[in-house]
Amino acid sequence: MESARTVADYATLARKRLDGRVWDLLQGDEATTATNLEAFERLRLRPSVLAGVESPQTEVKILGRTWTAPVCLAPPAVPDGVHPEPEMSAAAGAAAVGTLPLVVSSPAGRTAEEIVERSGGTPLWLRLSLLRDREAVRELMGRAEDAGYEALVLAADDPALDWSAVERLCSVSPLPLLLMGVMSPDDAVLAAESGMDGIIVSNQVGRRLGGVAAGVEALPGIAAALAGRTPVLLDGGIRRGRDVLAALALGADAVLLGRPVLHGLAAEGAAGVRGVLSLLLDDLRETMALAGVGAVTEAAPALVGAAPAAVREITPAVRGGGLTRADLHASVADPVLDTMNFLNEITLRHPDAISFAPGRPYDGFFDTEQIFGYIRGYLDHVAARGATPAQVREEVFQYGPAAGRIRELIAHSLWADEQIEVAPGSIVVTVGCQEAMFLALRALFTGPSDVLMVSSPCYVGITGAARLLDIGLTAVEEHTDGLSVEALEAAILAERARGRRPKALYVVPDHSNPSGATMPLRTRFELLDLADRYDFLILEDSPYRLLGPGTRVPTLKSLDRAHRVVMFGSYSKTIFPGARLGFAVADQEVATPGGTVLLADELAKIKSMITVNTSPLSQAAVAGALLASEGRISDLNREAAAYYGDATRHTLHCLELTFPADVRADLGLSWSTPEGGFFLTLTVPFPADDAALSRSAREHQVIWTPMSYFHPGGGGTHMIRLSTSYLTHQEIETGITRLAAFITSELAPR
Ligand SMILES: Cc1cc2nc3c(=O)[nH]c(=O)nc-3n(C[C@H](O)[C@H](O)[C@H](O)COP(=O)(O)O)c2cc1C
Repeated sequence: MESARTVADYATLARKRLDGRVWDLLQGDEATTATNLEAFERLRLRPSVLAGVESPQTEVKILGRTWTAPVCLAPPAVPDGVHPEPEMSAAAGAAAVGTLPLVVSSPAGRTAEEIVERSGGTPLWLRLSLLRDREAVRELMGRAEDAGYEALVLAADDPALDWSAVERLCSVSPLPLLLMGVMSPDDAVLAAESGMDGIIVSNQVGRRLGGVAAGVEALPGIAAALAGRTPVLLDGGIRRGRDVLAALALGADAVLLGRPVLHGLAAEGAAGVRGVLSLLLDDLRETMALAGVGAVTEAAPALVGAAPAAVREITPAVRGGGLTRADLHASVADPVLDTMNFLNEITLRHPDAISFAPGRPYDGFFDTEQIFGYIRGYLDHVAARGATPAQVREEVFQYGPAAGRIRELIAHSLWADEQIEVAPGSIVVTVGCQEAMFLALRALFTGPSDVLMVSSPCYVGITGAARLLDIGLTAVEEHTDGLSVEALEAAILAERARGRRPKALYVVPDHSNPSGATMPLRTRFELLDLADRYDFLILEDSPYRLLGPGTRVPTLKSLDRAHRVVMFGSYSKTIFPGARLGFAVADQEVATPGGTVLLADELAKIKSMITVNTSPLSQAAVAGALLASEGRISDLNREAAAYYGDATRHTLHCLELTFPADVRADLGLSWSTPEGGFFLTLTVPFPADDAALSRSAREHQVIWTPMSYFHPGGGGTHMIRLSTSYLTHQEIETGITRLAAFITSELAPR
């Protein structure tokens, strides 16, 4: 038998031994693992010299129990074909090395009691899911205690449940409870406040979000926020002694080991697990001795240095400051801010792939000369209204009012296109619709009890903006025809019962991104009525509205008699995205000590401290386009809307030809048939996660967006979003052929 000299050698042995498909299952989600490994790779130790450390101490005491080393075996659900009795063999392997706990996952075919009987004295913890059935969980807890488990690990993998459920469990748990899957300092503090006895920092639990941070990146902030209140364990990416030591230095009390244990099991059963653990502990001791760390409890943050990537990329003139992620606002480590990066990376890595990912307008209708024509048209209009040459010049060369220069034209266009009657003074011109969202959220949300309701799936721009501002979200599931008012009402009542105040609802009523759904007229009336009854504002965002065919359902704003709707507008899809021009309509009255003002006035004040004013040059270009179409953007977009409709129909046609009804029924495949907009969604019979996307790009040269990115409360795991807007027929045909090959290969046994 080949012998392993490092932990990594066991991976090689396991790979040789296992069937390819089992190996793939065992490796699990490649993207998050790569993130963890890369994060450790970037860390550098700064050893102390001449520290006189001969035999470093690895013992730690956690939850009252002394462990031989700060290492615990993680609870992977072991794929069939790896080992017939994985828990027993892992426990035996661990026992041969010392006292190292094993977290037992809910195994198939073995009871929790059987595992204890045959665990050889290894301390066992039991992993639970946050099930809705409270009685079942309580019963399992009782059985775990009776059987001799020493602690329970609750995996934060059921996004539908909340902190009140956690609190209830803590109050009834007979054993110490640890929450696994924590990735933010706020959640760690909430967990401790809910009564958790320990935290496991991990990006490995539950659904895989694209661009998720590494556990070790989240660790320092979490450890600082908890300040020793509960033990903190780190999970994910531990492969070497120096990884363990770095994790301890950054605030962990111990680490969990997942895949290496599986590799040991697959390679040599219990002996393999023993081998993996002994090699890791030897390596830890050697690293400690070389780094001058006498005991694991002495590992301090100063031991870990800066990331080499940063050192390589940043010139000496700007290096320094010693910042870590923990010094920055927690949102920068939030996966939602990274979703676009992951897609961009994939796109750059596979330049020949056909991408159904970006929501880009079709380039074919743009003409460089248009820009000059638009600006000229606007300046002529200003001159025709009596401006002197100096005033005309000022229109584009100088700063302008915070609320914008072209509000009258926008107000006119809203009337011409949508019969929305608003005064120019209730409009704020913004840098894209994104700034309008940010201004409204900043103005309306005053404290931690205010919550923003969003539909799920939901556009990531709003969830990202809410995250930047520390605004809590409540996600309400969408149905085929959009948001359900009943579900929304239930969510409002639930939030109120928790002492929180639903302050506003963000909604994309027409050809929604990403679902493509359009809200029927009746629902719009019901929604306005609900907003009145429960006293919340509706944030209406409709960037795709004028790109749909046929008659349009009236906007919420045009039906808004009680000033419940703040409307966001965007010219990105209808005029051109390079202008970065959007606006907010906020005609709500705000009582102030000096008299009544409009919400728009307050938004403009906030804007003056963010972007000062929207580029006058961009405003001039968009104004020129509005003037050229006499305010009717729908006219301006007639050709584009037809093009997008045609692209959607062609995509549906290609899907239909490739997967006729009987074939797709057999496969468990289905898709939406949107009436307009840029997007359609496909439901597939396999997890459409980052790993699947990587395979699709690498092996089939086709890119799409995992729908899970758009589900703030979890979900969409088996759905993909296809954007068809900017592709030619030929590209759509090739793209769908490639997509079909990808789907077929995902379904084929490996
Ligand atoms: C094949 C496989 C299945 C897993 N299944 C689960 C699971 O069902 N529940 C869970 O909490 N963690 C699961 N995990 C995650 C592990 O518990 C652990 O968090 C992860 O393996 C640690 O990262 P590492 O492998 O880089 O050490 C699984 C991991 C793998 C590799």
